[in-house]
Amino acid sequence: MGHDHESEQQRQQQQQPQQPQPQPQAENGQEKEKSPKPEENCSASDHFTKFNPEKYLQSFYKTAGEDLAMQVVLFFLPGILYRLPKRIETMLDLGAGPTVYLPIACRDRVETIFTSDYAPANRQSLQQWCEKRHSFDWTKVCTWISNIEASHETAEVMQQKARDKVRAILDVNVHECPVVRNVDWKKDETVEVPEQFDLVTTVFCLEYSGETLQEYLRAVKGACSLVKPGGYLMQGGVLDADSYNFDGKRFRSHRLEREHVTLGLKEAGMCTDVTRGENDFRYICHDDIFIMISKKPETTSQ
Ligand SMILES: C[S@@+](CC[C@H](N)C(=O)[O-])C[C@H]1O[C@@H](n2cnc3c(N)ncnc32)[C@H](O)[C@@H]1O
Repeated sequence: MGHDHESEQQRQQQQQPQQPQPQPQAENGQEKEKSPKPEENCSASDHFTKFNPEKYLQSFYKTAGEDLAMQVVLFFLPGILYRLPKRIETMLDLGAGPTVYLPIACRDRVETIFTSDYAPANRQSLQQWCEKRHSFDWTKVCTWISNIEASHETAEVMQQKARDKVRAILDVNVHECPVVRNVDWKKDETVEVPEQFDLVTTVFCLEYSGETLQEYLRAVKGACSLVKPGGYLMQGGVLDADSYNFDGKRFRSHRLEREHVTLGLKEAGMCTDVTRGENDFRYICHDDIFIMISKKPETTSQ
């Protein structure tokens, strides 16, 4: 599994030197293949230059069942979105990577969609999808979403509905203020990018954007600064994991605990109290994968 929960101890055990294996020999007796390269250890900020969008999509989104974390998020997503208002004006997918499953899942509820990432390669990949020049096939993920929604739309229709609503691709860094650094791509010149959004979605991003609790809390603050008063944050993530790996690279992350999620939201002035209103705060967790919505109060100092 990619967004894995491997503990430090388990990983160290796996990284113990192995017995030398005989190398495959070519007919002329020369060494044919070198032994596999050791995994590259990457920092959270290495996402900027070392993240390969194609490899990421192939590793986690080729089939919707490729990765447990992904499965859990896709499974609970329609249910948690159902708790949001029926019509949402503006949405931002924050730290989308090269993925478009959130715009697709929100296509019927949201009027205008903005998407974003920190890594230039991911923003390029998003642009290719917006311009229908992408090579990755989202059919399996769309089918998974439509099955859970019990809708009969084809993958093509689902994607086109979402694509028609995407207005711009933003260059973001959740550790900077303001978080939005630039607008990379706009549907047309008339598009205006709001400073805050009615819904900010962010999945597998905030805990992966840094390696310490302090950085996680700053990232949550950054994400919540983009939510309008009265708007919502929809966050998904992984608890108790200190890294994830694909493409021969292991990206370090903050080992998130349930309490950190609440602390981050509280510090950012968001609702964390289930008793306040039916849909002001909802948290679903399965196998350490969580998905939640939290409302920003109408009057807030943030
Ligand atoms: C594991 S990927 C998740 C991508 C996608 N949201 C998904 O659900 O598959 C982590 C993403 O966080 C982004 N990221 C890392 N540091 C960031 C930062 N400082 N600000 C915003 N995004 C960041 C990376 O570029 C990468 O696309």
